[in-house]
Amino acid sequence: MPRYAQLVMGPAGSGKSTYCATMIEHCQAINRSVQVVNLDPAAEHFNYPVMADIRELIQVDDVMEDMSLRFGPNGGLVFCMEYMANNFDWLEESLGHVEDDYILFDCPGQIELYTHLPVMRQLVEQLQQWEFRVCGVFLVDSQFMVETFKFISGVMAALSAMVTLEIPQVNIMTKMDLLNPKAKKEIEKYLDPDMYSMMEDNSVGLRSKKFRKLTKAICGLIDDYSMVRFMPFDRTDEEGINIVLQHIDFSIQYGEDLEFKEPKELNEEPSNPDFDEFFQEKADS
Ligand SMILES: Nc1nc2c(ncn2[C@@H]2O[C@H](COP(=O)(O)OP(=O)(O)OP(=O)(O)O)[C@@H](O)[C@H]2O)c(=O)[nH]1
Ligand SMILES: [Mg+2]
Repeated sequence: MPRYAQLVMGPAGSGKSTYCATMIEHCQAINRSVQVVNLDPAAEHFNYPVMADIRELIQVDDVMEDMSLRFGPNGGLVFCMEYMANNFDWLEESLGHVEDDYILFDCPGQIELYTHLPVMRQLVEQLQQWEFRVCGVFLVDSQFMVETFKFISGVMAALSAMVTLEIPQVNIMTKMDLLNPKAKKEIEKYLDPDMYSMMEDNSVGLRSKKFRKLTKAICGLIDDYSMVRFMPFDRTDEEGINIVLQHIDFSIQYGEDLEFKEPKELNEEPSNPDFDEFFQEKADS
C-alpha cells in the first residue's frame, strides 16, 4: 500500500506553517487522519501537533554557535538540511512504517533549497523509496502577486521548484482573506492568466529591447505549455480548502485504493411516480 506526502514549500513567510495548521484542522473536521512533520530547523513554535521535528536531530542555534563552523542563520539552515539528508535513518525512524498514512512536511522558507540545492530532491527520492507518493505544494503570498512582474517572478520560483523536484506540484496563492475587494478582483486575472496579453499591457514601460524580448519569451513558454497555474487559498473558506485538498489528492491518486462502491442496479432504482403517471396518461390517450 502506498503512503502519501505533501511537501509544503515556498518563500519565507508565505504561509507554509499556517497552511499545515489549517489543513490539519480541516482534515480533522472531515474525519481524515493527516499528520505533520516539521522540517524547519529554525521554527520556534507551530500551531499543530507534530509527529516528528527536525529540531530533535539538529538546531540552527547550535550550528551557529559552533566555533568551527561559524555559520550565519542562512548558511546554518542549509547546513542543518544537509545534515538531515546525511541522516535519513532519523526520519525513517520518526515516520515509522504505517501503511496508507498521509503526512504534510512543513519545509523551511529559504528559496535556494528549491532552486539549486540538491537537498530537497534527495528528500523526495528518499520518500519515494519508502513508498511515498509525494506532491509538491508551492505557496506564494497573494499580496506580492497583484502586479504582472511580481507575478512572473512568483511563477519562475514555482517553476524552478517543479523542474528541480520532478514531482506533481500544486501552486497556491495564500492569504487571500487579506486582499481588499479591489485587489481580489485584480487577482482573478492571475489565477487564470493570459501571459501574452499581460505582457502586452506591461512591456510598454520596458526600455531595453533585449529585456522585453526575454520577458516575452518567458511569458510565451509559460503560456504555451500551461506550465504554472495557481489556486487561491483562503484559510477562512472551508469549501476552497477542500477544493485545494482534492486537487492535491488527485495528483497523488489518494483514495484510488479505497474500496469501490458498486453503483445501484438500474432496475433497482425506485420508480418515479410522475413519470409513471405521464406514461400511463400517454398510453390511455
Ligand atoms: N490573514 C492571514 N494571515 C496568514 C495566512 N497565512 C499566513 N498568515 C500569517 O503570515 C505570517 C507568516 O505565516 P507562516 O505560516 O509562519 O509562514 P511560513 O511560510 O511558515 O514562514 P517561515 O516558516 O518563516 O518561512 C504569520 O503571521 C501568519 O499568521 C492567511 O492565510 N491569512
Ligand atoms: Mg513556517
